[in-house]
Parts: sequence; C-alpha cells; structure tokens
Amino acid sequence: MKIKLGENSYGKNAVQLSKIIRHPAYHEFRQVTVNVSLKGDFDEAHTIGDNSKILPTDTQKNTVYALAKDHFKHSIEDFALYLANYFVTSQAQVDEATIDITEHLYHRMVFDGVEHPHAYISGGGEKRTCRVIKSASDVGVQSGITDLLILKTTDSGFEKYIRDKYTTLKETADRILATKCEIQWTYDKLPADYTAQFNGIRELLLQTFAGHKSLSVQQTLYAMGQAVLEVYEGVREIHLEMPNKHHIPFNLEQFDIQNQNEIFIATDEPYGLIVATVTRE
Ligand SMILES: O=c1[nH]c(=O)c2[nH]c(=O)[nH]c2[nH]1
Repeated sequence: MKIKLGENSYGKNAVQLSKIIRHPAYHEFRQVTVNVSLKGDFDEAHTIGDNSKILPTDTQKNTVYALAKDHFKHSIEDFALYLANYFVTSQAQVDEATIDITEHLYHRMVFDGVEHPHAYISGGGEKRTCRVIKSASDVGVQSGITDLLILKTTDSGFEKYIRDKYTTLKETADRILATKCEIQWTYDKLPADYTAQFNGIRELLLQTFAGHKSLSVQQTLYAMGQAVLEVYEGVREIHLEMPNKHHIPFNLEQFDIQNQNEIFIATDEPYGLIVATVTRE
C-alpha cells in the first residue's frame, strides 16, 4: 500500500500582541491576535523527521513581535502584508504564507467632548479582521469585521414562507431583527488606505441595515452586500454570515396582560444562520 503526505501547513496561532504608539500629545493603543501559517517544502519533516527546513513556530511568534516594532504602524492589512512577505522572501522553503490578524478595538475615552490622551474603553466585542495569502508571484488580501452585533426594533418582518404540518412559527410584519455579523471582502484593486476604506464599508453596512425594510435576514444580507459592491468598485466580492439572534414575543396573555410587541425573550440557541457571498456578474 502506497501512502503519501497530502496538503500540509504549520505555524503559530493566537500570538497576542499589544502596541503603544507614543505621540507627543497622546498615545495610540493597538491590540491584535496574529496567526501565522506556512506552506512549502516540509515533506521530510513529516516523513522522516528531518527538521532542517523547519523554522520553529516559536521563532515565527518572536518574528511577529520583532517586526511589529517598526512595521505595525497603520492598518492590520499593511502589517499582515509585511509579515507574509517576510516569511516568503526570507525562507527559501516557504512557498506560501498566510497571516490572519484580528484587531480588538479600543476607543479613547471622551470627557466633556475631549479625547483622553491615554485612557481607552473597549469597542465592545466587535473586531476588525484580515487575511493575507502571499506566494512568490501572488498576493491575496481579505478584509473584514467579526462579532458585529447589530439590532433594529422595527422595519423587519418574516411572512409568506412555506407552511407544512410541522410549522408553528407565526408570521410577523414587525419583529426585532438582531444579528452578530461576520463579514469578509476581497479586492480587485487594493486600496491605498485600508483603514479609510474599512471605515467607509463598515458605515455603509450599518446604514444599509438600519434603512432596509427587511422581509427576511436573507434580503437584508443581500442588500448590505449589494450596497458595498455598488459603492466600492475595487471590492471583488463580499461574504456575509448573519445569525438570526431571535427575540421572541413573550406570552403575557397568561397573566391577562397585553403584549403590544414590547416584551421579548432573547433565545441564543437554536438560531437561524444565513450565509451568502455577494459577487459581480
Ligand atoms: O429572516 C428569516 N429567515 C428565515 O429563513 C427564517 N426562518 C425562521 O424560522 N425565521 C426566519 N427569519
């Protein structure tokens, strides 16, 4: 029986890096989680235990910290591009490097309308993400947002769906729409300023969600993706995952109280999960 090694990669996951950028009048604080993954000529490490082409994952982790000193100044995409390029160009046996970065967001505290110079508050659970895949001849960049928890209290319904013998769901023309989005997009044209474009896309996603008269999560998801592709010509496609975080009207009639769409029970599980990629023809 012939056995051979299939596709393989290795690297360091969950490298936790914080950085202070010290300006004279204020500090910038950044906190990121970095994953490094390398593909290349690593067959013999697997088949005969020859580690001569293995850059230890411990060294990969150290490299992230060392390069952050001078090269993590702007967007996570810029830093990921630098790291990926470093691993591909400095290690002959590495054919492809994948760098995933998740940025934990903080905002400067604001007192009487003035930003504090060095005190921060968490931006909530929302995180900015990117993935760079770099080979000698090619580079792919993906940007995104995860754990973006958004909710609207009206302009959402769900009606006229299939009804069969197992259907118990009541139709509603006015429900809470809540979701925790995970969104990624890829580029036909890489932006000069990833952060400016990220902020613009995030705002447009939120505006579309807020303004949409939703007949379903599916329709709102598509409208959000469509808006981004219409406004940002350099974006190739956008992938959205939107769990339906149900808030179900609570039965107050059992206490002879009328529930006029005011009191709900939030249920975490099970939850609907709506997923789509919106792309260009
Ligand atoms: O927006 C929705 N889409 C569905 O597919 C679905 N299914 C369901 O039970 N509720 C909802 N809501």
